[in-house]
Amino acid sequence: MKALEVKNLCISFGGLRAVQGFDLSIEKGALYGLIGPNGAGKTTVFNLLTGVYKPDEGIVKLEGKDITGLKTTAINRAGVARTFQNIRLFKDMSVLDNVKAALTDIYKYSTFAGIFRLPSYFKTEKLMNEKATEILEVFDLDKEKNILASNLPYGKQRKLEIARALATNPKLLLLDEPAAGMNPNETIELMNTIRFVRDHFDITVLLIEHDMKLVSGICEELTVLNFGEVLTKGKTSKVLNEPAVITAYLGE
Ligand SMILES: Nc1ncnc2c1ncn2[C@@H]1O[C@H](COP(=O)(O)OP(=O)(O)OP(=O)(O)O)[C@@H](O)[C@H]1O
Repeated sequence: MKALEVKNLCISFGGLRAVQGFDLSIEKGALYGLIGPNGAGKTTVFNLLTGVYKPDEGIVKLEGKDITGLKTTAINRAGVARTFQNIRLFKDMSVLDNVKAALTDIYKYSTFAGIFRLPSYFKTEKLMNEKATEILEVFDLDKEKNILASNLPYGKQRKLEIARALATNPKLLLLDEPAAGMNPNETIELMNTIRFVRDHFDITVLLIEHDMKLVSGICEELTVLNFGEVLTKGKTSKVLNEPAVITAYLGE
């Protein structure tokens, strides 16, 4: 079954054709990479897939369901979660509360129950704490759950972003440059985390990345974007050896 099917996605900003005729087909459970030089349109594709931008043309289907042009919240509810190129955590909240914030759509209590601290409030809070802690354990962040997110080292903040995205129970996880700013050891740990997440959460991962060690280490297939259009796609080892890809990266 296809996790994601995208046909002829297009968007222009003024005269700039940022993404043109973009097709993508990803099998359920795949670990798939979207690569390309700076400004190629990769983040714009993520913004189109998550409803930040509405496409001028094209169709996006998640496990066969048309989600084209829906609002970001509706797309998230349908099963798409993402992380950002620049970390966007609630820095003044604890590690635990960052994950709990993502759970509020799933675990609900009424405002009335919240204000008057009714039993349903305590029951829901307990469930949320348990679920958030369980997710943090996967990322080995449970021991730091009560510290402020901003006090985590950089690599762990990135992991927390992924944990928070996973809390919404996605079918498809989009990671925008997850290894950006990481040292080599943190990158290796991240690669293991991404593999673990894919294997244990029954999800599909699509990631944008410039770090070729990470790309060749974990992505099974790739699509290469260049100037808003697909340059090539296929198995990672084949794609990375194509002369057109090497040329696009070297800017010759
Ligand atoms: N909202 C916008 N308005 C105008 N131009 C935009 C907008 N969003 C993106 N662009 C332009 O679209 C092009 C593609 O940008 P995008 O950020 O998608 O590239 P990218 O491949 O993610 O690059 P990088 O690897 O540097 O992050 C760029 O020329 C960018 O300036």
